Formats: sequence, structure tokens, C-alpha cells
Amino acid sequence: MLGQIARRRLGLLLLLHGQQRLSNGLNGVSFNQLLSKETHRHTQSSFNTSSPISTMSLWPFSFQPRDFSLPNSSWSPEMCKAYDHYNALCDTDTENGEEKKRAPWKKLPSYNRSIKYATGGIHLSKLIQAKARLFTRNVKEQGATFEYVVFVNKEEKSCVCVFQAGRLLEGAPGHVHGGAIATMIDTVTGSLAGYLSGPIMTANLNLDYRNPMPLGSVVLIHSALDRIEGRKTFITCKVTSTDESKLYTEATALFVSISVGHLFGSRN
Ligand SMILES: CCCCCCCCCCCCCCCC(=O)SCCNC(=O)CCNC(=O)[C@H](O)C(C)(C)COP(=O)(O)OP(=O)(O)OC[C@H]1O[C@@H](n2cnc3c(N)ncnc32)[C@H](O)[C@@H]1OP(=O)(O)O
Repeated sequence: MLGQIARRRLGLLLLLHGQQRLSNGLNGVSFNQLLSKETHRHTQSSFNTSSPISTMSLWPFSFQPRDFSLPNSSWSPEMCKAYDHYNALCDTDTENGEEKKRAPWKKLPSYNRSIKYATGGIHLSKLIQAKARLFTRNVKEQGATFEYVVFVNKEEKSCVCVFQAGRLLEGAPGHVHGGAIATMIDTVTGSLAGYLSGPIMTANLNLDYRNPMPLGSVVLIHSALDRIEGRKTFITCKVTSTDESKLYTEATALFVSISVGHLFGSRN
């Protein structure tokens, strides 16, 4: 019954339209000292920030869900620096009614349920599997697992994710679990594919782990569109150190476009 209601409601949607510290982190330096003005502004408002992208609401009483990819106190200086670098390349919102800057880069918001990207998704997320959470956003303790932010380049059809790997992601002693790295690659390549092609699911993911990634590392996950063939979106991916001198992982991914019905068991 609930499924039927949800399915009917989904018909209304344009789905996917569009002061914890890490052990190697902020030794002896106050948090506020580390933040740029921009980072500080986001940190102060991270619980009520509204994001300019991606939800198109049909609901007069809608509000934007919390964006989890804004700076918080668990972010190391390296994470803040990389965030500031890409954030400075982004479109600036209107200020005093005037557009300040047009740039190819855009920061994607990151919600704790993918359904929240849909129009009316905030309300649907209360109806459908109410306790479900996006895998990468399901731990409350900041900095313990996945801290990341994705910036897309609309012109180049590529994106960069700045990722800080928390202590609960251990695989080999002191190093990040390969499954956690795969999760991030799936998330980043999937975000790009979804941004470019609409509703998709991962059909194939190939990974080559080239170097172990120490826990607490801040890395860049670079993804780019390879090609689109019909319903298939092919994405390439490289995970590197922030100065790009070290290669951690390489990947290719295939995403297949799906209809909303696919999520409820009907085939395309
Ligand atoms: C606006 C802002 C947006 C931002 C947005 C952010 C969103 C928030 C972020 C979260 C981002 C998380 C991203 C995680 C995403 C998951 O983790 S999804 C979960 C893991 N994946 C799954 O569970 C998928 C399970 N598999 C399936 O459901 C189905 O097999 C599939 C993949 C949908 C394909 O089934 P189908 O629709 O029946 O398609 P089918 O006809 O079999 O195949 C279509 C084509 O793909 C090819 N194909 C299918 N599978 C394969 C394969 N494994 N290998 C090679 N080719 C294949 C077929 O050969 C066929 O090719 P052509 O004949 O057309 O040339």
C-alpha cells in the first residue's frame, strides 16, 4: 500500500533533475584560525544553509535539506585548503540582485538520502523507508568516516571530489579499506553520471588500487565523462594526493539510465 502511494507520488517527480579532530589533524591550532573567511562563513551556517542547486520544488512549503558537504570542525587544514581552492572557482550566487561571477564550476550539495534530490523528495523521504540513509552520510560523528565535497565542471563534463578519510574506514592497519575507496568512487562517478544523464544505476565498476591510502588522508577524486552511448554513461576516475603527485586508485564505471519504475521492480 505504502509502495503504491509512493509510486504514485513518484510520478509527480522529476527525479534527479537535474569539534571532532582527526588524529593527524589540527594539532595545537585553533579551529577558527585555520579557516578562510569563506570556509568560516559556511561552518557557521552549515545547519541552515540553502543550496542553489538541484531541487526544483512544486511544494509551496518546501525547504532545502541540510547540505552535508560544507566545512566542519573535523576538516584538516589540507581539506579546508582544497575546498577553498575549488570553491573559489565556482559560480557565485547573486548578491544585491546582481550576478557576481559566471564560472564552469559548481559545488554539488550532498544530502543524507538520495531521494532528497527529487522535487518534493524531502516529503517523500519521510514516507519511503523513513530510516534509510545514504551510506556515505549515515554516521553522525563528524570526521569519523566519509568527509567529502564534490565540485562539477559543467563545460568539461568532469568533477573533482575532495575526500578526507576518517578513522572508522580502516582496512589494512592504518590504511583506508578498499571498499570505502570503492564506495567513494561509486559515489563520485555516480554523482557525475546522474548530473549528466539523470536517474542512473551503477552497472559496472572496475578498480585498480595502485598505492595504499593512510587513514586521515585528504585526496582528490577526479572523474570525467568518457562517453554516452544510448542509455549507457561511461565515466573514468583517478584518485590522487591533493598535489596530484601520488596516484592511489584508478577506475572506470558504467552507469545505465533507469526509469523510476526500475527502483520498484519493474524493468524498463
Ligand atoms: C543534479 C545533481 C545530481 C547529483 C546526484 C547525486 C546523487 C546522490 C549521490 C549518490 C550517487 C550514488 C551512486 C551509487 C549508485 C549505486 O550504487 S546503484 C546500486 C548498485 N547497482 C545496482 O544495484 C544495479 C543492479 N543492476 C540493475 O538494476 C540492472 O542490471 C541495470 C544496471 C539497471 C541494467 O538493467 P537494464 O535496465 O535492464 O538494462 P540492460 O538492457 O540489461 O542493459 C542496458 C545496456 O547496458 C549494458 N550493461 C548492463 N549491465 C552491464 C554490465 N554489468 N557491464 C557492461 N554492460 C552492461 C547492456 O549490455 C546494454 O547494452 P546495449 O545492449 O544497450 O549496448
